[in-house]
Amino acid sequence: MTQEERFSERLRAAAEPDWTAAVTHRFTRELMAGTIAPDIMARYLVQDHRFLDPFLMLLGAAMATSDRFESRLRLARFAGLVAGEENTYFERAFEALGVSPAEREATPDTAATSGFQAIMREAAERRSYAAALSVLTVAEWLYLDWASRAPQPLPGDFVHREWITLHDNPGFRDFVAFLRSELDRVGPEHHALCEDLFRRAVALERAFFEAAYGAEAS
Ligand SMILES: Cc1ncc(CO)c(N)n1
Repeated sequence: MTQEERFSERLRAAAEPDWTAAVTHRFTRELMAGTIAPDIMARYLVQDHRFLDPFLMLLGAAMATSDRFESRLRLARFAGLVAGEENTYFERAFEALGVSPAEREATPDTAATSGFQAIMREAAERRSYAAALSVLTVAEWLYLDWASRAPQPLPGDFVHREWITLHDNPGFRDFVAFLRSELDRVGPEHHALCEDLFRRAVALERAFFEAAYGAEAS
């Protein structure tokens, strides 16, 4: 099988032009250049922290429905990272950006945040490994794709640098490779379900970056 024939690659290609628009979005370019306005970064992170809870739910659903012990172990190890290192990044970043708990609470969800939470719940509630993998693969592969485009040297501010290195490091690359190979293995039998969830998740990733610039009604 060539790279182009892989099921995951066919899903990615079917999700154009949203995929490329997301991975080359102004948000990722300004983040990687270290020039992003602090209020835009803060607005993004307030929303993205709300992504973690349903994301863990979705990882749990993938863990519960996987047909292999080896896969469950990998998903469980990754859940540990998200619940640990990634969650403390948010806490340190909010502190550095001067975002108070009161300000976070007073900020409503954007439509992109609600949409993402809903699709993660939807995929989790199907109790289908293929469904859970479709949304997980978008969330992790799309982030690896933009983060791996970062020019060297990385920005000096940890708020920018760590958001890049969390999504481009050897362990994360391996995890994305694992998700893709699992989706290639179990997805083709559920082609329509996977393609629908994958495309909608990619559109939401794009909308999520747009929302940081206020380009939507929230
Ligand atoms: C919206 C969104 N998608 C993907 C990731 C990567 O897990 C994230 N942190 N936020």
